[in-house]
Amino acid sequence: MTRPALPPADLPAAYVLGHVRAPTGLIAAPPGPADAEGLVALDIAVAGGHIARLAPAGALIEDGPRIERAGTLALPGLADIHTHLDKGFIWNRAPNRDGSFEGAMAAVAADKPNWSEEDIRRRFDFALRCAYAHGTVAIRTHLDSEGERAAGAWRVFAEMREAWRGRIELQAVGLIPVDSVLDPALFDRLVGLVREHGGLLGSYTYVTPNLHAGLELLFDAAERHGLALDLHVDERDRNAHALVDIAEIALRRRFQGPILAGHCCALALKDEAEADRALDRVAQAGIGIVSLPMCNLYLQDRQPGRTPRWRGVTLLHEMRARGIPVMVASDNARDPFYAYGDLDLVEVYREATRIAHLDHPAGEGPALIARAPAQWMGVEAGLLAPGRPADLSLFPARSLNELHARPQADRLVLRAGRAIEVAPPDYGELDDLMERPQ
Ligand SMILES: Nc1ccnc(=O)[nH]1
Repeated sequence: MTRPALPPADLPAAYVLGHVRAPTGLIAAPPGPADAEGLVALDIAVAGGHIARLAPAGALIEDGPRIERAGTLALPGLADIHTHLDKGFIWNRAPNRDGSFEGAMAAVAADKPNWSEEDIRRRFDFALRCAYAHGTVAIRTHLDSEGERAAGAWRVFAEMREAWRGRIELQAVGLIPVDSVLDPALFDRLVGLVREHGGLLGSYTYVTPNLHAGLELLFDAAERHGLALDLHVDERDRNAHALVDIAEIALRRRFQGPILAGHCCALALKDEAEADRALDRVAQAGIGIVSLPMCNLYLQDRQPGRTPRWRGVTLLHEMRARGIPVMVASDNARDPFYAYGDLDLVEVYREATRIAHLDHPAGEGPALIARAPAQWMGVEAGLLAPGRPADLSLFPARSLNELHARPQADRLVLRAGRAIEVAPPDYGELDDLMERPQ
């Protein structure tokens, strides 16, 4: 059997990708039936950088030269809804001493004096180039917004949002620990930065006597200024229950804005009845959930000489069953919170599939990195539809099984119908930044 050929990189201005397959849930009006995995065989006509038509495989014989027998899986532009681009790629100068959460906090705190705007800018741009090469078209990043350097990080973000417009749509969330929300100086600065830059309001929530007061203040500010919330929730403490508290507050206040909750790992340890009750309230409150399985797998339950038992997942199946919008995202990359990663959503999706058993059935999986986060971000991505930019990743895989089986380092990424460079940037580019003393 011949390997499915990828289309040539030098594509004409108008052409048809013939006989590709795409997940039915990522096609605006699927032109045919889905196979057992949920994939639809189709032709995609591209013209003027946009998707011109979608039709059953073999049907588009007059829409331009056919790139035939592509035989490949096609995914739309991908959206990474939870990252930390201000922090990324500091591993070589700020490794996590033991891989623990505490080790991550200590290493980041010790590294912060290095976070000049130039330092953040270069690492941020490096991360964006990684993501771009891997087929990502939209990213939401959290920005540590407590210390002296916070305003600089937001300035870099604003600059990058402009510089990358048209390639990667950028959003930012201001992040401070929930205890700091009670400090008017710190909280006012956070809200000021978020408002100044059109960002979202965030916080790192954890078990603290100040949790309720902090959440109420966050909702107050979100209501007053019309801000969306994007919170770190129940990531590290087994006894944490901020998720249900957030749902209760949102329901009591009839909060109208979107609330995205990241992590939600503690749910995995609750008994069924408590988890069910919490998820019912989350569904009622309309909260979306983003799981960060690679980072949480790395950090969670780490103790020297002991094999981890708690493995970084949240209850994605149970959430889906209730209609709760679920997504997966990169989180950290090559920093003390996660030593690895390359802002590659296909890797995140592949790992999430294995970690959380998202493969039986497999067909809904790709939405986790495409349609669901794109909808939540309000960006035009994650969906194959006529009129949308021809932003596609094409894989030498004829099925989701074949996609999952190999690393997919040899994908072809099309932006506005043209092939882009898929090699991520060279690590050596950042070497001079890594020489700085801590
Ligand atoms: N998982 C994480 C928690 C808090 N901050 C981060 O950068 N990452």
